[in-house]
Amino acid sequence: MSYDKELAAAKKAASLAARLCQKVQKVLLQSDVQSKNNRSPVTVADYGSQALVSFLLQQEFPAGFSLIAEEDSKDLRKDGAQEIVERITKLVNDSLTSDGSYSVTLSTEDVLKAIDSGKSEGGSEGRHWVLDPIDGTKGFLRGDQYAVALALLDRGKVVLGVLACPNLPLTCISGADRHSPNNEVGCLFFAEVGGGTYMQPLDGSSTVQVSAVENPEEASFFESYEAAHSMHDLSSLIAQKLGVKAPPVRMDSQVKYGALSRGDGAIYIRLPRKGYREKIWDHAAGSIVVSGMDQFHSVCYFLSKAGGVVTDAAGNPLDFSRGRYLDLDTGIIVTNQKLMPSLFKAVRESLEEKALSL
Ligand SMILES: Nc1ncnc2c1ncn2[C@@H]1O[C@H](COP(=O)(O)O)[C@@H](OP(=O)(O)O)[C@H]1O
Ligand SMILES: [Mg+2]
Ligand SMILES: [Mg+2]
Ligand SMILES: [Mg+2]
Repeated sequence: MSYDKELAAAKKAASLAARLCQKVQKVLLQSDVQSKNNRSPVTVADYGSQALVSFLLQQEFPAGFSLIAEEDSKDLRKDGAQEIVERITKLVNDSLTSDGSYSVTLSTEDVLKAIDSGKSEGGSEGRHWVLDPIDGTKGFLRGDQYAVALALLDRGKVVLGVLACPNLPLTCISGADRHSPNNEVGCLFFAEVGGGTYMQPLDGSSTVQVSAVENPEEASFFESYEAAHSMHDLSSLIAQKLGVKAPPVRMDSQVKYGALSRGDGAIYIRLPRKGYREKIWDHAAGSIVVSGMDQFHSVCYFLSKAGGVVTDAAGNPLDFSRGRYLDLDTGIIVTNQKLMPSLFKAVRESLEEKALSL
């Protein structure tokens, strides 16, 4: 089955949302940032991006529309939030009209409703869109990496994914290429089941050159920038066992999956502390971008790679069919098929050693 129409809509929605985020990141106001009840940050750009993508997808695919997304409007409906809701509404309307193809004006209530469409519970039946309106909000606030991450589930499987990464350089960020004179940024990764992974410039203007990492064993590990999101000491033990010498590249969000899919690095390890439950929107788009990497395409280069693999720390594929959470064993490991056996062994050994030392 082809999902071309859905992919085209997803690319358009994620690109427009990324533009909205870029605009906010340039002139971030203190009042733009709020704290959720789990104490994590959320900004007008997270809300704006979610409203925009939700509205656009619903326009295109009204029948049986279902969206699983990170944010909701609860805090925005509280007393004193009117001003921030108006700011979000203006951002959404400006983004819609800037594109030229939409002449609608949303009310504040329309925007709140669009945000709340993201409450679906998902599951193994039917189709569900999965959205992280800004993945890596902390990176976004630091002026670093973040992504708008959008995927489609069909009967519990990820069938397409789009990662809009406004701050990722178009050229490879690993090894000798890291100081490339070309500092253009903004990448759009997309993948459809069975169709390979593609990357194009987010603004659609220039051409891209992708460089292949020759020795994946020497390529860096990717890790979360935020130390609390993964056990970095365990990752360094794993790296040691594999003989990896390069220091880890710490980066926020699913940009790590995108960068890995084009060969900027070969390994991404995410081992959160016990008790943390991963959400599907933090991995759905990234996982299909990586699994499609056996056929990686950019606008001017074609690279054939060892296929990408994403599993939990027990070696099981990620199961997106169980609702809003991923129930997995210990953590997530991402690499290519060639490296997977040795990486898996190093992960198991390191986890056992860690358990013994506790
Ligand atoms: N203690 C924790 N352990 C693991 N992941 C966490 C975490 N706290 C937050 N996160 C998730 O980590 C995501 C960012 O990923 P990364 O660690 O790769 O940068 C956050 O996404 P949001 O920024 O969308 O909230 C959030 O969902
Ligand atoms: Mg968040
Ligand atoms: Mg996220
Ligand atoms: Mg988010």
